Amino acid sequence: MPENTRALQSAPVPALAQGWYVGLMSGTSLDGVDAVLARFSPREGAVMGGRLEQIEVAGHAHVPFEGPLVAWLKQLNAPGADELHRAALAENALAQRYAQAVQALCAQTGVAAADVVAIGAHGQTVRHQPSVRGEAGAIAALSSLCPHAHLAEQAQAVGRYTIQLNNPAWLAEQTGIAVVADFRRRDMAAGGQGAPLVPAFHRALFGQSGLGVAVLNLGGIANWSLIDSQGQTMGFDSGPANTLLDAWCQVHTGQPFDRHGQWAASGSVQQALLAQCMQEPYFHAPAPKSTGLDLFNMSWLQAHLELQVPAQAFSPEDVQATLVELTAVTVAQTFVRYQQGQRSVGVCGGGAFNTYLMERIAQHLQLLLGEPVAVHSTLEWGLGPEQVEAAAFAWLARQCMLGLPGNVPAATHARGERVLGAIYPA
Ligand SMILES: Nc1ncnc2c1ncn2[C@@H]1O[C@H](COP(=O)(O)OP(=O)(O)OP(=O)(O)O)[C@@H](O)[C@H]1O
Ligand SMILES: CC(=O)N[C@H]1[C@@H]2OC[C@@H](O2)[C@@H](O)[C@@H]1O[C@H](C)C(=O)O
Repeated sequence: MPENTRALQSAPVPALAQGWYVGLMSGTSLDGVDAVLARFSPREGAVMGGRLEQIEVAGHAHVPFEGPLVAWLKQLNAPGADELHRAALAENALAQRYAQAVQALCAQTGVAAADVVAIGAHGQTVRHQPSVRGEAGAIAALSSLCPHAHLAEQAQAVGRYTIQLNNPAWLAEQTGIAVVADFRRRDMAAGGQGAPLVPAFHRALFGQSGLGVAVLNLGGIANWSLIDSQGQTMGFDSGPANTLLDAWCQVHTGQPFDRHGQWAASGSVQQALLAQCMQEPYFHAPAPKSTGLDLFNMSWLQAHLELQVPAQAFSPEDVQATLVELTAVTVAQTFVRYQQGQRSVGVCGGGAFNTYLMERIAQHLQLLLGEPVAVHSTLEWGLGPEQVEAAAFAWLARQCMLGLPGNVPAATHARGERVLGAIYPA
């Protein structure tokens, strides 16, 4: 009999509901993996579409990715030779960092691996194509794979995909803990974008009966969760956040990120460059929508810079200031377009520590709405900004183990709610 038959399904539901979970998130900033050990319990109040819950965090660990691994992952975000081999190596390397993060958490908290119900491991997104790009050309290329590629619906079914690198089997073997992985593809199979997935968790954790709230994640990409006073929830990616800020900062200062946005604050926003960047169709497309490094990368920025004459007239800090403004404007415009009276915005993700970016977002929200909006870190709601996404994947793993849905169809545009993830038993 195999050793991994510690049957999950036979575990009593209270143990699955009340037990410890690890959430692992390595996101589009490519800075490393955040790990959170947490458990969840019901809290007072009721909203539509999901239960309200509270979280108890036992610990948080961050394992940074070293330069060579970051470079390896960045290369996999763009087409290149021998991708399958390079992706397989990256999966193994990532799983090692994930195991290291889990082991650090267990050591730090004293919680034994045997007492953790499951690890929710997001993996590393290297491609995200929620719709067929290139229209006619792309559909022609799909014709050899799909007999009815001329039918838009069939071509879409074959041409849409999202890839999160991970080796969950190795992670389960190494940690002795069940792993839930591959969260996005079931939503995509049900017609959804596969992202963003955090809105259901934001509703469970931050939703308040009778009060609308909004959650803004400032990771590599920025995404909103808008929860109205009844609990009706939607969400979408507004566009780039730290991915362009980090990349530009690295090239021009040698630093991996612009601490508190001080460098950007020393520059001047270049309105012509901002207007040029704002022409990107993604910013004007309606929700539901999601994006990634496939679109927003240094080539994208370079292409816009080259359209400015003369581009070299901008100092590097002016470009950084303009990129902060681009994030602030796109975040504010999309909020104003879809908000339903929410005036409290909890910000999570590493961008919550970028003081200058936070100020610009608050300023643009006030300008567009004509009234102030409380823009604050999610720490004011009891969970540190650096812990929210990892905690979300702990919660999503628990949803999977309990057979409960993880997606919000209004956010992803899936045909309905779905249980997300695949279980690799301990
Ligand atoms: N003190 C700080 N000042 C400015 N920026 C910061 C600070 N601390 C963290 N950051 C930014 O936060 C980033 C990490 O954010 P986070 O971990 O939320 O991203 P992610 O999870 O990789 O992205 P995503 O949510 O898109 O998947 C860093 O790369 C950096 O740009
Ligand atoms: C495909 C993918 O990995 N998307 C990420 C990315 O990072 C932020 C934003 O773009 C969001 O859509 C999503 O992550 C969070 C965790 C989500 O699914 O809600």
